[in-house]
Amino acid sequence: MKPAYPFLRPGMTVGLLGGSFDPPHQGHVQISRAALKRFDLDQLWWLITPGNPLKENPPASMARRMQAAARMMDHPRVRISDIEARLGTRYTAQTLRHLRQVYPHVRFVWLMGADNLAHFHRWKDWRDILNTVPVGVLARPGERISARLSPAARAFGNARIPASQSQRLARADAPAWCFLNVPMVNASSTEIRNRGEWSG
Ligand SMILES: Nc1ncnc2c1ncn2[C@@H]1O[C@H](COP(=O)(O)OP(=O)(O)OP(=O)(O)O)[C@@H](O)[C@H]1O
Ligand SMILES: O=C(O)c1ccc[n+]([C@@H]2O[C@H](COP(=O)([O-])O)[C@@H](O)[C@H]2O)c1
Repeated sequence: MKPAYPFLRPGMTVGLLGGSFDPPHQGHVQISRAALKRFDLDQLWWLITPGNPLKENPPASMARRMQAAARMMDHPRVRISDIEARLGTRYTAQTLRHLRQVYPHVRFVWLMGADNLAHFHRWKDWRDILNTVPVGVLARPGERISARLSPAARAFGNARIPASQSQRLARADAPAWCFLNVPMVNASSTEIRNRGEWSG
């Protein structure tokens, strides 16, 4: 499988929401809409991971998750991407290195829910990620406090941009991160799988 690189104008701001999307749900839709608006993004990509390196159980097939994502998120500025499977990258730091090489003049922003900030210090090269691209964090039910007190949030406390200035995140030099208290949606893939509404 070869990577297909969509055209991106130099200077564009592009949010990257990496995820298992196993399955995609309204929480993903809600944070994507909020991120587009509050971080002033030209585009947002859902990066469907071939498999989260920290999760033991393999997700449903790429094809199934890609199709479900395309059905769930139909928005002119959101692209559903399988580029990590095409590149053979699982680690975010590796994916970002690649994308920045291919698109040296695009302003990428890594996006994630608050639960991922809480565990961010377990990711490979997590300091490099924060030192390389701005990071936008979206509130998630039950995770706001643990995220704010997390090792990554503390280590990079000085690089935090207040939510009132979220519009400047994408054009800020790394390290820079911003925590947005968006209206929260209490949806999770685990819960949907446990209800038996999605089987791999
Ligand atoms: N309801 C939600 N509110 C805020 N962020 C969310 C929400 N659901 C998912 N996210 C974020 O979206 C990204 C992709 O999430 P993912 O596909 O793992 O969904 P999930 O519901 O967390 O799945 P699982 O329950 O299998 O861990 C992650 O950064 C995650 O933090
Ligand atoms: O690079 C890592 O070490 C790393 C560790 C855990 C998760 N990630 C990425 O974080 C994103 C969110 O994963 P998930 O399963 O919580 O949706 C997804 O793009 C994963 O590839 C990346």
